[in-house]
Amino acid sequence: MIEVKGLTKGYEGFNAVKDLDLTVNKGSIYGLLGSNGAGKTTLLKTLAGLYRQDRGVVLIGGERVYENPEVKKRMVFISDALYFFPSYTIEEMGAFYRRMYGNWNEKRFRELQKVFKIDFKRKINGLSKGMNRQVGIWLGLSAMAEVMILDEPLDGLDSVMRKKVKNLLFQDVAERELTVIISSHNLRELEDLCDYVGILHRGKMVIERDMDDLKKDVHKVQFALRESNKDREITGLEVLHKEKKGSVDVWIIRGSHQAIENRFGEMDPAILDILPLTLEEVFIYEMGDQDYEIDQILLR
Ligand SMILES: Nc1ncnc2c1ncn2[C@@H]1O[C@H](COP(=O)(O)OP(=O)(O)OP(=O)(O)O)[C@@H](O)[C@H]1O
Repeated sequence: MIEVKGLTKGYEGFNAVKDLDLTVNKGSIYGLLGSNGAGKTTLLKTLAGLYRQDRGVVLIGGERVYENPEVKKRMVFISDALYFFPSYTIEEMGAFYRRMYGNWNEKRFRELQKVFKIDFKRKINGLSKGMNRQVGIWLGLSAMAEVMILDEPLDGLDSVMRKKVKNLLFQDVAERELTVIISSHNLRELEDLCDYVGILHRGKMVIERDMDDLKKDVHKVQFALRESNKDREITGLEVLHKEKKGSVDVWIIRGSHQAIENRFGEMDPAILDILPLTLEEVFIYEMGDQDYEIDQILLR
C-alpha cells in the first residue's frame, strides 16, 4: 500500500507537487494522468525514494521511503528514461537485479523471454526505445516486488505489446496482490487497466475516481416531454449538466440506468434515450466548468 500525505516537492523555489494526498490500496492499480509538466515524474520519483520530499509523508507498506534501503527492495521503479548500465546485456541486468531483489524469480525471468522475445545476449545500448521499455518491465516483473511504480511504461510500445504488458500486470495484481501506480498522458491508455484514476494538474490532484463507479454510474439522457407535461419539474436526480438541442433536452445524470428510466417513465416522455457515456465524457462533466487544461488527456 502507498500512502502520501501533504506531499510538497519543488525545485529551486518552484513547487512541482503541492500538498498532495494519495492512497493506492494493496492489490490495486492507480492510473496517474497529467499533461506535460503536471508533476507526474516528480511525484513518482518521490514515491520511489529517488527524491526527498520538501514536506509531507510518503509511506510504502507503512514505512518511510527516503533513505530506506529495506523499503526499496520491496518496490520497483521503472522510469521514463531507464538508468541501465548501457554496456550490460539483458542477462547481466538480470544478474544485477537478482542481487538487489530478494524475491527475484529467475524462472520467470527466463519464461518472460518468450513474451518479450528479445535475446538475453543483446546489450542495453543497442536496443530501441520501445525495447528498452520492455526490458525494464521484464526485469521489474521478474523482481517480484510488492509495489511497482511505472512512469509512462506503455509509451513507445506497440499495441500488441501494450496488451501483453497489461495482462502481465493484471495477473500479478490478481495472483499476488501487486500494488501498481502507473502514469500516462492518455486516459484511454489506462481505462481498461486501472481501478482508480487521478488527474494531476500543476502539481495538484484535481480529480480522483474509482473507475467502476465512473463507468457504471453516469448517463447521457436525451428526452422530450409531451406538451401536457412540459412544465413539470423532474426532481430527485443528480444532474451534472443540462443542454438543449432543438426540441430535445440532453442531460448528464449520475445514477443507475434503472433509476433514471423509472424517474423519466413517470413523465411519459415522447422521446427517451438513456446512453452510457465514454469515460472521457464522464471526466469532462465531472470536472465541470473548472478551468483545467485537460483536453490533451481526455480528448484524443
Ligand atoms: N530537475 C528539475 N529541475 C527543475 N525543474 C524541474 C526538474 N524536473 C522537473 N521540473 C519541473 O517540474 C515540473 C513538473 O515536471 P515533471 O517532470 O514532474 O512533470 P511530468 O508530469 O512528468 O511531465 P511529462 O509528462 O512532460 O514527463 C515541470 O514544470 C518541470 O519543468
